[in-house]
Parts: sequence; C-alpha cells; structure tokens
Amino acid sequence: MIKLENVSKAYRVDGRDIPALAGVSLSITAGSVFGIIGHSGAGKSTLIRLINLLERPTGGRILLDGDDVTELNASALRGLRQQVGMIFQHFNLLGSKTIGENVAFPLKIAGTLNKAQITQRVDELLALVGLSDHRDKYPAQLSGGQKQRVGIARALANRPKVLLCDEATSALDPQTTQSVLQLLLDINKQLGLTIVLITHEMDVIRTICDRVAVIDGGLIVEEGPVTQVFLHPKHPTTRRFVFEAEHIDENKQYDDYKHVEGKIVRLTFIGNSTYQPILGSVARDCAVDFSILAGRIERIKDTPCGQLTLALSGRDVDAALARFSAEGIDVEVLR
Ligand SMILES: Nc1ncnc2c1ncn2[C@@H]1O[C@H](COP(=O)(O)OP(=O)(O)OP(=O)(O)O)[C@@H](O)[C@H]1O
Repeated sequence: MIKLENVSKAYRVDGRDIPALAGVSLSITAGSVFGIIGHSGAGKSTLIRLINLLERPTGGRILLDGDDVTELNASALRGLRQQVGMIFQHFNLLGSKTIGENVAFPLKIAGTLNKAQITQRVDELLALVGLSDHRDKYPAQLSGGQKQRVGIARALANRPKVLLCDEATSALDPQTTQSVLQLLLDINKQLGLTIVLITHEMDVIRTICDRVAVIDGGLIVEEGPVTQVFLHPKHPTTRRFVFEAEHIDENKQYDDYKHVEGKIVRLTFIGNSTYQPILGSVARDCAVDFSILAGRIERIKDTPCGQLTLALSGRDVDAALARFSAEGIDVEVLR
C-alpha cells in the first residue's frame, strides 16, 4: 500500500517558491494499477517522483507499507529504490552498453548476485519482455517499443514491489503503446506488482488502470474506479479528458437534442447487462418508443460497458425507467 498524506511540494527557484503540489492525499492498493492523469504542468511528474524520493516533499507524509519514506536514512533509501522500479518516457538506457548489460546494471549495483546468477536473471528478464534474441544489441539498434521493454526489464531486475511509469508510452505510436501496455498488464497480473503511472492520455488509463486520479494545478480534483470516472466524470477537467477521448462535443450534443421530443435519458450499462437485450423487452412491456441519440459500447480494462442516450415517449415512460433501474442499469434523466 502506498499512501500520500497531504503532500505538498514547492520548487525553490531564484529565492522564490514555485508551488507544484498543494496537499495531495492518495491511497494506492498493493497489486493494483493506478493512473494519474493531468495536463502539462499539472504536477504529475512531481507526484510520481516523490514516491521514490527522486524529489523530496515540502510537507506531508509518503508511506510505503506503513513506513514514512521521508524518514529513511541513506542505506534504507537505497533499499527503497530497489523496491520501487521506474520507467521513463525516453527510456534512459545506456547507449554504450548492450541490452543485456543495461538490464544487468541494477543487479550489479545491488551486489547481491554473483556473475552466473546475474546472467541467469538477465535471461529471465529478457524472456519476460520478449527480447531474448536482442541481448547483445545496442539500444540504438532497437525500436522505441523494444527500448521500453528493455526499460521494463531493467526496472524489474531487483524484483521491486512497485513500478512507477513516467509517461512510459508517450513517445510510442498507438500500436506499440498497446503492446507495451499489454506487457505491463501481464506483469501486473503475473507478479502482483503495483503499478503507478502518469499520463496525459485517457486511453492509457482506460486500457490498464483500476483506479485513476485526475490532477489539475497541483491538486487531485477527482479520484475513483476507472469505470466510474469514465462513465460519470464530474470535474470539468475530467469531463474534458473523457469527452476528448470519446470525441464527444457535449455542447453541440445538447443543441442537437432541442428538436427531439420525449424524455431524454442516459443509460449506463456496466458488466454483463451491456450485452443483454433489455432495451427491447422494456420498450415492449411498457409500450414506449425510443430513439437512440448517442451511444458507445466499449471495454474499460476487463469490464464491458455501454452508455446510450435515448429519447423515450409513449404510454409509461416512468415505468420503463424503473424497470431499467431494477435491472441494475444506471438511469440519468437529462431532460
Ligand atoms: N525542477 C523544477 N524546478 C522548478 N520548477 C519545477 C521543476 N519541476 C517542475 N517544476 C514546476 O512544477 C509544476 C509541475 O510540474 P510537473 O513537471 O510536475 O508537471 P507535469 O504534469 O508532469 O507536466 P509535464 O507533463 O509537462 O511534465 C510546473 O509549474 C513546473 O514548471
């Protein structure tokens, strides 16, 4: 469990304090994938770098399994860095060393394995990330996606409990992004590793995160399970991220509905109800007609979900809405 309690951070520049985080509190459950999303300058990098003390907080506490990391002495801090691996947007590989040597590097620094054990561990790690055939190549000979796989292998070398991902897929094309995210998800499942990632892309959050925090101006403005935040975004910043990702123009949509008759409702289906033929049977039973104004069906991590905006008219619209609710569908009356 990672806990941030009222953490603040200001950078001192030319004798002046530049605030970056203003009282952030978060709880990240062990074994989960936790995403932090925000625009440029929101404080994402600062926040993630506090977890392994690449930056020191100005105030508040950061607890890793109950221990306050800000109180660790130098040797305990080295231990912490081994428990918390990190990968970066631009990979940060050593260009003059081979792939195998890059992955071996943190093992040599830790100094707990002999040469043969290091070779064996590097083999295991390269197999895990699908790069066994590239051991003797140099970073410049690999694609961006392959370089990030090396970054992941290196970050996992000392069997950390936590992996921090600092915009790890931002330099990759969409297809490569998906394959790297899939690898992170496999590792999360296989090793039970906690993953904390920062991103400015809602798609990254949707693909692999269990929970998400939205950061704006150094504050967490919304936090919750990804399904909840995605389907019912509340804060204007969150709404902007979600609507951009979904190509929804909220204002235009409401304009379009001006000429539509009937009661306008939004139904949200999560899990199995997404694929049930509920709409037709409720319409028949309650003698209502519906027209579909907008809709999306998608997957948020492993959970199928859908959202439909309908105009309902006919004999018993209220009974239809009650039936939807009884079937476990979230009903919002928009007009
Ligand atoms: N080393 C530093 N010295 C001074 N100010 C800094 C430093 N690092 C970050 N800042 C400032 O702190 C604020 C938050 O920056 P941070 O890099 O954490 O945001 P971010 O959300 O990660 O943005 P980006 O995606 O652009 O990196 C910004 O105002 C930034 O200018």
